Amino acid sequence: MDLSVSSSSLVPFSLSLHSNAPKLLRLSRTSTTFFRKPPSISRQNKLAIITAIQVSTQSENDDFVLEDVPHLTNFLPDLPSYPNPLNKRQAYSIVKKNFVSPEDVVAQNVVIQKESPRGVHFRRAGPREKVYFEPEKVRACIVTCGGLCPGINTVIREIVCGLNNMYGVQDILGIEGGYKGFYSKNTLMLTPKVVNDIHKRGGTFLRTSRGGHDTHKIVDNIQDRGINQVYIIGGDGTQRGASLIYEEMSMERSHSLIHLVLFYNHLFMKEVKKRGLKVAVAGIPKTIDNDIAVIDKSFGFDTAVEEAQRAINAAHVEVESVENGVGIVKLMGRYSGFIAMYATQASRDVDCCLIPESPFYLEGRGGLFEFIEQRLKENGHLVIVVAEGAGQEYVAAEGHASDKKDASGNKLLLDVGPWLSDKIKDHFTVFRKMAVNMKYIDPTYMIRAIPSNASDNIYCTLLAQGAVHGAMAGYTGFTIGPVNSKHAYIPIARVTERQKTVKLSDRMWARLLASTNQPDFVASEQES
Ligand SMILES: Nc1ncnc2c1ncn2[C@@H]1O[C@H](COP(=O)(O)OP(=O)(O)O)[C@@H](O)[C@H]1O
Ligand SMILES: O=P(O)(O)OC[C@H]1O[C@](O)(COP(=O)(O)O)[C@@H](O)[C@@H]1O
Ligand SMILES: [Mg+2]
Repeated sequence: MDLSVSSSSLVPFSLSLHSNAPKLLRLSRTSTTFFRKPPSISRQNKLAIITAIQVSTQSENDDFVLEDVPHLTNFLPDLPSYPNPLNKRQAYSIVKKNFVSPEDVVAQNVVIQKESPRGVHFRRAGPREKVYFEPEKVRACIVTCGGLCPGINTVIREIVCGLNNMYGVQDILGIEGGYKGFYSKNTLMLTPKVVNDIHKRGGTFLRTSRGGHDTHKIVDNIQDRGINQVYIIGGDGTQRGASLIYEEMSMERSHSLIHLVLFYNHLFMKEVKKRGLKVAVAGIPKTIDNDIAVIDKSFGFDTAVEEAQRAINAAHVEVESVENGVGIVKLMGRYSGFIAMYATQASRDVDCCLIPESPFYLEGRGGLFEFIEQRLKENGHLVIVVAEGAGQEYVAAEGHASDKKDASGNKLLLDVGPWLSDKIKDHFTVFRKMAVNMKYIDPTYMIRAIPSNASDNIYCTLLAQGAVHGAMAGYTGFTIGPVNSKHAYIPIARVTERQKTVKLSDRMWARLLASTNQPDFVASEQES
């Protein structure tokens, strides 16, 4: 590909500086060098070149991809910018490199082979030289949605303190009770003083809810209240909602919808224009299940794994002290068994870990019953950790099936814990004539209702500050999160397109199998 185009020939593209978002920029290895090198070309033209390359080379075998996030100037090209007030902050004045370069990107794959493509990259998070908001004109709001998770209060606190202390923003509203809170008249005024101590408490200071997302009503409300920065803390469902809010705010041509309207039996085509508002929408991913794609790990996860140790330890102490003790600890994890897997690995007292991703079976050769009997013979006791989403098909098959959903549309799970305890008890007493001492512990809500630990607190601070920097810099429709330990701005749609699950072919699951020595139910089933 020839990249020796003169910068002047690219001027017509310069208006599309931030256009076509979320955009996919594909650059070949030569173009990457070009991307970094010529200092004589202005930033605007450099980005114009990138846009030009995007237009001309998407179908080629390119190897550098920037999955960029939208910017307010995509649909408001004349938006003025201002020098970042952090320049004047004492704390930042001693930082060697105050601002993140617009060319800094974070690689999604850090382990690559010499000849392999460079792959997908995201924009690095952090403060930018120019901001698109004057602090005294910012009216921000924060909302928390979905289930609880340790650290939500720390994120709220650090958004408020970050906006206030770093940028001098004074007008920050707390929307209470999740998305529904947008329809209510009342909001909370959030100041550093109001949120000073909240990180020491579990839960969410702003309260939360499931269901009730109405994009139009929410955006109407944001518009009516004169809010221009929206910080949305929540899981995959919340981020989907955030994406719809962003789309309604923006005015991308690709987002204009043609609606078919049936009116007195005539079909009309109606183009629905989006609003083109100067409102930055920032998502902060929250989930105890750690099932959000792209990011390394969600906040509060480490705290939850640590808290799960207490339950596992209790189960172990109990079963160790009795004859034929069988401990079962049920942990959260709807579709992803990360908490169960990490809690098992951390504990070393767990004999078997059951997760939704790895089907298991009870009877026959290589089954769970055989394994339990063997461990009882060897050690006199055992501990099983079961993720709530595991074995759902078995519980359902026994006539407990239900299609019930929560208010957000998430399938309500059947309770695998008591089902598994009963099955084990029945099998050993009735069929094996062997009394087992069953100790069943369900700490599911306990592990997510606690305050975050020290490392999660730091993580929450980085997320909150990164979100504030991104919104102040005019980015919108993004989710912030660590990618290979570097915080990045990720297009919201990218984190909601699929749920992250435990990959059975990854080394982490193999490590677990190697440490518990539990049956690999798949292999055993095939052998028998
Ligand atoms: N596909 C979706 N589109 C719009 N809003 C959604 C969607 N899925 C969930 N939401 C909203 O996001 C909020 C939280 O979703 P939920 O699935 O309960 O939790 P989480 O965000 O933790 O996954 C709810 O208010 C729900 O209505
Ligand atoms: O009982 P609740 O509050 O609806 O939540 C239960 C569910 O919430 C979770 O903790 C996480 O769900 P979200 O991340 O979607 O909020 C699941 O592990 C669990 O199944
Ligand atoms: Mg969810």
